Amino acid sequence: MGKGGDARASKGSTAARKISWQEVKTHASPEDAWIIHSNKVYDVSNWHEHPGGAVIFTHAGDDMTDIFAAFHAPGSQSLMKKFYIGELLPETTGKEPQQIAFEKGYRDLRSKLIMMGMFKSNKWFYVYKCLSNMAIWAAACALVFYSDRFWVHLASAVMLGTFFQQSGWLAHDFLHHQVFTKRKHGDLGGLFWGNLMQGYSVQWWKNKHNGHHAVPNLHCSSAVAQDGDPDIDTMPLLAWSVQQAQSYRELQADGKDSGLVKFMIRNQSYFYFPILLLARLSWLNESFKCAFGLGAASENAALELKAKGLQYPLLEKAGILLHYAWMLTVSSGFGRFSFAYTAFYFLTATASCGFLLAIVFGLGHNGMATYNADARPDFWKLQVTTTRNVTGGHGFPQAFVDWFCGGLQYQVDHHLFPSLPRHNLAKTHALVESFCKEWGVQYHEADLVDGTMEVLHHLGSVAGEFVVDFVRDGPAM
Ligand code: HEM
Repeated sequence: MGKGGDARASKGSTAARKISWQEVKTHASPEDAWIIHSNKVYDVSNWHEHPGGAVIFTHAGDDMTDIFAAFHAPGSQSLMKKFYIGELLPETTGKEPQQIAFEKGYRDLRSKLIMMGMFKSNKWFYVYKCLSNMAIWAAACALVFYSDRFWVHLASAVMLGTFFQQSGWLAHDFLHHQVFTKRKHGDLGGLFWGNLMQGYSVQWWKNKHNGHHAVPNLHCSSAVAQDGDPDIDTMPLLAWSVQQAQSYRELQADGKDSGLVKFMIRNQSYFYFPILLLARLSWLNESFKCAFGLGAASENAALELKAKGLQYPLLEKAGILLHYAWMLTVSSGFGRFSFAYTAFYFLTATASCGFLLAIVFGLGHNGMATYNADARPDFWKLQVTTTRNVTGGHGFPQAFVDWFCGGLQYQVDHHLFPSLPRHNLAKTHALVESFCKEWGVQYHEADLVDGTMEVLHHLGSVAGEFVVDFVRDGPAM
């Protein structure tokens, strides 16, 4: 629990303590965490019981006003009182009047969207999305059940991979609380589409995904810190910046890159697609470990699990076990297939899903700006400049892109307003884009092909810089 208790004890007896921005910045670790909301300072040191988990510490020593608004249900603010320790001296932030007006502008835009009813979901939209996705599942199962042809089974496995991808977007909607205002209902939707249908763990996903939302494309403040974007933490397989490769090197006992790291990163643009095919295997593994207490994907997640345990221990485990039960029933052709054929079907569905999900994740952020912790811009610029929207083009109609990307074609708008239902993102997009234009913030979009080429070029250019970096250290492979 934070040291806010001391301030609470003195409440009413003394005037509020005045705190400078510089002082807040010195309290920037989970053990010593001060955060600012609307010019008030809160001490949340060691508050591992935070219902949203360890993500709170990504804003230790910083202003959380906008990320708080993005994540929380109305009413959560009342819990902040007990952590209150004083008032920020606004003049110590060094913000120009232009920056203050900009921040007010995007907060007003949020209020405008609330007034327009943009945060209200259309339940029929989600009924349609859920039923149409279950129809893909039923069709994939029926193809295996009624046919003995290899090509039909192959088509079924790819359909199942597509079903997993679409289930991913639905779990994402429910767990960002786009569908229901009641948090528990959203979580139950997430457990259905995440654990039961996809074999993922809600808690694993929340820890990783909310962390990503809080600080997209932000490097950790040091090689050992856990306060950066977990989605760009892909070493030793892929480096999204040279700094990331350098941090990984610092963590090695001999302080050097291994032959494997040199080989992988030098050739990373060629490995990108094969790695996407394997992505789902890694997510299944991390989810299983998280749900069954066999380990965590990061130290940060481990600490969170130790402090809070699983939020839904039984449902998480039951969901994953039932997932493997139905998935193996289908993969084995309802008991007709050999072991090798079963493995082939399972791996084809798994690889298709990995590819279809991860290609959209890559489009969302990879190759966009990355920031060092000490140069983190304000909430709006961080979210917009690290993110790419996806449009129709190169023969892919917008309607296909809308379905394929499951709302994440409006990744920029989604990052600014994660709990805004996906069916309202198109309208929001127009307002966000014109706000960015008005304030000179770069807003980027590309189609599926151009965006993927941008990702590959970026990987290639980081590989080039990395080679220059490691030749100083020894001969290249
Ligand atoms: C003193 C500061 C904070 C307090 C008192 C607080 C309180 C809460 C409460 C009561 C909830 C559960 C209800 C809800 O979902 O709205 C919650 C959830 C959450 N919080 Fe916080 N929070 C604080 C700061 C933060 C910060 C700085 C972040 C992000 C950087 C954050 C991220 C989250 C997330 C992602 C959830 C939702 C988790 C889920 O959907 O299950 N919180 N917080």
